[in-house]
Amino acid sequence: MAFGPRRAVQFLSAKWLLPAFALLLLAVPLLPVPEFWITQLNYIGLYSLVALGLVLLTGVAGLTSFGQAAFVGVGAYTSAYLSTQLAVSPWLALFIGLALCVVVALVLGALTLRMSGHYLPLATLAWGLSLNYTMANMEFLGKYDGILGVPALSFFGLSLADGRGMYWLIWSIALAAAVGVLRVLDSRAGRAIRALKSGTTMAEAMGISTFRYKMTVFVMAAVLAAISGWLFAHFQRTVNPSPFSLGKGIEYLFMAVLGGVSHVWGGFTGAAVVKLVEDQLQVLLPKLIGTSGNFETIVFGLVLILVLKYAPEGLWTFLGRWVPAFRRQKDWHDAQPLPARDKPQRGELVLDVQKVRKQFGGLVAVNDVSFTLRAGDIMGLLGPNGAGKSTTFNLITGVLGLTSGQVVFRGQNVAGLSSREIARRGMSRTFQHVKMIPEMTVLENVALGGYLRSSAGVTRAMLRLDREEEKRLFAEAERQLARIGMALQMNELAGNLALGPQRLMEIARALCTDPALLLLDEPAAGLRLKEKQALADVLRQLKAEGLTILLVEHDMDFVMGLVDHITVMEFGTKLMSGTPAEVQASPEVRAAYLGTEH
Ligand SMILES: Nc1ncnc2c1ncn2[C@@H]1O[C@H](COP(=O)(O)OP(=O)(O)OP(=O)(O)O)[C@@H](O)[C@H]1O
Repeated sequence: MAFGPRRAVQFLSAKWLLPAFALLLLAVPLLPVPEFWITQLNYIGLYSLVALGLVLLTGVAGLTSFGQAAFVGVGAYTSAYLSTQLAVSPWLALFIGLALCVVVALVLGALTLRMSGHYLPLATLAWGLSLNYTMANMEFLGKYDGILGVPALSFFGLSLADGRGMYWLIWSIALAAAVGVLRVLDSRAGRAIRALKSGTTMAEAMGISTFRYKMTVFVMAAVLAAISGWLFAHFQRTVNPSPFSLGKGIEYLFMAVLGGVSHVWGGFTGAAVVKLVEDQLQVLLPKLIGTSGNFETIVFGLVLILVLKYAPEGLWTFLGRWVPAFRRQKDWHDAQPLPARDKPQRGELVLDVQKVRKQFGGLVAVNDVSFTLRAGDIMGLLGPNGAGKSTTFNLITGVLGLTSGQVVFRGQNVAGLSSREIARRGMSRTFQHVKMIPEMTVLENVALGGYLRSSAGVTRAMLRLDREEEKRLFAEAERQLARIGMALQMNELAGNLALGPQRLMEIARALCTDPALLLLDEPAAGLRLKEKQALADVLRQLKAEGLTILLVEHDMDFVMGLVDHITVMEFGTKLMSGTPAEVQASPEVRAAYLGTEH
């Protein structure tokens, strides 16, 4: 292959590409680049910071916000007001602006982040509008005229009054922010954040407080926007409400989506494309049409439709092909094991389900069902479709609240506790419909199970003080994958696996929590015969290692050769409990299953 530009990029390993890119970018003002282009690049840097926040919030965590421009305004107005009216140093004003922005984000987040579906984006429209309206109507903020004469920044006596000075500051901050976000995404906290997009059930079952992480990304995105606002105020030297309007908030989201909302560099790409094309269109379109107006908005609307249709991952899809794929180095050979919990002794009562009941309105889905499970045993919860097995399972694991009854786990009543609290006590589960993060590797998905056995947060990740713990997590994830015979697939993307291996991966993730009780919800559903056999072998081996397992299944054949005890349910009630042989011999069970006469 010829040594073309693509080859040159591939030649730089992933490790060196970013420093090389950063150096190149920071060297631009040293070149004879016209001031116009420096200004353009400054705006791209400012917009990239906001778009980066949206990548984290919308692309990674799945929380759509139209209101980011308002946070840009909070950062801009705070510094503009404090530095012009109260002669506060712009650097001190930056921290005051950020503190204010964090408080506003915490209040708005507390009010809106529990909303689901389209309510959250609607709420962001509402607060985006009201914050902008507040800025535009405050006498002391200059109403619609805004604040003039905002001082230029200086850095250790060096004036940043010109475009080139601001360029270095803006791009140093933008690149540092990108590195920070990349580091967070490749960490324990990042995996928790990435889990938010596919709903809260799986993440909570791994012990992750999904609300806390929603709040974390919301505050991070708001802070990035506020930093952009602070830079904007001291770059433009004036602020007024229009750049912080709802329209601009929508434009920021547009940039992120156009560039690639799931990729850090997608945010930068979108900011660059929108800024550059917008300027060209503002000159070109009035000439073509013969009248002036915001026609570029129409063009952008059409472009967005085309991009969403042909490259739903955004323009980064095309650029990203040039960048060498990230490959995790296996550097955890000498990692210390993660902390382990005390396990129940064989034969000890692990689970005592006492008369659990669940009513959905008039329907009694689970009707006073009781059973027990001892350490080292496998129990199968069996029954035809609609018998109430999954509901019972969800009552035990805290996904659903009980109408009445008790669930005693290792001597403690866990009824009424959240699934996160129950996970902390040592119950771990898989799901009837596999819940995973398809764009993460198998190893990373399994490492999510080690969440409660580790502690590093966002700050430690940004400063890379979490690397030892990451090694311990990956060592444990690999160990659990090896335990179920999947170590060779650890670097594959989870979404590329067939259903059988995906179900096994979920078991490895549950094992990574170091459970005292493993609960499997229809693990054989949808599997082919060979995959079922492989799964049965894994479960037998886990039992031989002393693990206690509760299994929900409606596949009789799969369960019979595997379990020690069976509880059969029908129409929400317990039909019988017994050994596989007793259950097989029962005419009631056969009737329930095969529809034969009693
Ligand atoms: N959230 C809910 N709201 C109302 N009814 C529900 C809800 N969840 C389950 N049900 C009803 O409760 C009954 C038991 O359902 P459940 O899913 O527990 O059965 P199952 O034995 O697990 O069946 P399957 O093997 O098909 O999953 C069904 O009649 C179902 O329609």
